[in-house]
Amino acid sequence: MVGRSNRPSALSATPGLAPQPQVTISPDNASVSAVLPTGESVTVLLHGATVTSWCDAAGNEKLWLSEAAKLDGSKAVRGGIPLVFPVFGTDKSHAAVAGLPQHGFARTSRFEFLGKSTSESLTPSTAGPSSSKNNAADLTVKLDFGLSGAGLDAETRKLWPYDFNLIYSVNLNRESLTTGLVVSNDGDKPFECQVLMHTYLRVQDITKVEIKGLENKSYVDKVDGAKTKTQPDGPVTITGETDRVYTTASAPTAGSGSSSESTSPGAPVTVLEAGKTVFTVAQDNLPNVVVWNPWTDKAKGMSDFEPKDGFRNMLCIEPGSVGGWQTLEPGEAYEGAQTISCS
Ligand SMILES: O=P(O)(O)OC[C@H]1O[C@@H](O)[C@H](O)[C@@H](O)[C@@H]1O
Repeated sequence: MVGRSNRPSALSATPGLAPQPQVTISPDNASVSAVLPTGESVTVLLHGATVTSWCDAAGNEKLWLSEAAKLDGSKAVRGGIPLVFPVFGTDKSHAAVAGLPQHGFARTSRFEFLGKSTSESLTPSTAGPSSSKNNAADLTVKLDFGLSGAGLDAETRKLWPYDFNLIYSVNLNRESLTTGLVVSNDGDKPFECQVLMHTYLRVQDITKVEIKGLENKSYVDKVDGAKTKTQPDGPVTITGETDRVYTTASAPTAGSGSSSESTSPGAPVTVLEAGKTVFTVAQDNLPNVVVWNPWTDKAKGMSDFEPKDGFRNMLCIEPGSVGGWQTLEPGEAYEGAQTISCS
C-alpha cells in the first residue's frame, strides 16, 4: 500500500450531537420513561399520569411505591406521585363534587402522552464544567400529559360535566424533579376545583425524620377532629398517624396562572433525616402542604399498602391548593407546580 502524505485526517474532532435524554414508551403502552445521559430517570404511568419512579444517577429510588400498588389501572396507585383533582378527599357538602370519589378522578383516569421536549437546565449544574461533556450534565427532559372533559369515561363525565383541560408536566433534570399542572376552563360555565400532588417520598427511617419550613404555620389536624392548630416553632416529627393540611402561603387569586397573579411562594419544606437534608420541596402557586403518614393501624387497613411496616420508609409531602376552591371562569386557567430536590 502506498502511503499518502496528504491524505485527509480522520474526522475524530467532528462535533457530534450531545447525548440526548432517552424517552421510551413501554411495549404495553402503559407508561413513559425518560433517562438523562447522566443516568437520572423518571417513569410515569399513563393511568393517572402517576409518577411511579424517580431515580438519581446512581439508580437510588427517591419515591416510595407500595409493593402491592395496582399499576393496571384498576385503582389509584399507592405510592409515587398520584395527582389529586378536582377534589381533595371528599366533600359531600359541595354539590359539584359530592358524587366524586376520594381525591377526585384524575388519579384513576388514563392520560394521553402529549410528547417530550428537551432543553438545557436553567439551574447551574453542580457537576462542574469538566464533567459536563457535550453539556450532557445540563440537559433536562419534560414529559407532557393531558386529560380533558371529553376524555373522561361517560360515568365520570356525568358526575363532573365540565369542559376542562388539564396539562400535567413532569420535568426531570440532574438536580430535581418538577411536576406542574395547568388546568383551564374551556367551557362556558365556571367550575371550582382543588389540586394536589400526593408525593410519597422514600425515607430510610421515619423516626429519624424532621420536617422544617412549617414552623408557625396553621394547619388542620385531620387526626384530631379537624381542629385548626398552629405548628410550634420547631420541626415536625412523625411519631404516630399524621394527617395535616398546612397553609404555607396565601390562597391564589381566582384564575391565577401568570407569575404576576401567583401567590408569593411559601418557604420550601425541607425533609431531614438524621440531621441531613434529604429532600427540599418548593411550591409554586400551591398554598397548602399536606403531611401524611398512616403509621401502623391505617397501613394495616389498606389492602394495597405493602409491606405493612412500609410506613417507616415513606413520608407524604403533598403540595396543593386544597384549603378552599379555585374558581375558574370560562377561559381562565390555574397553574401550580412543585420542585423536589435531594439536597
Ligand atoms: O387512601 P387515599 O385515598 O390514597 O388517601 C390517602 C391519604 O391522603 C392524604 O392526602 C389525606 O390527607 C389522607 O386523609 C388520606 O388518608
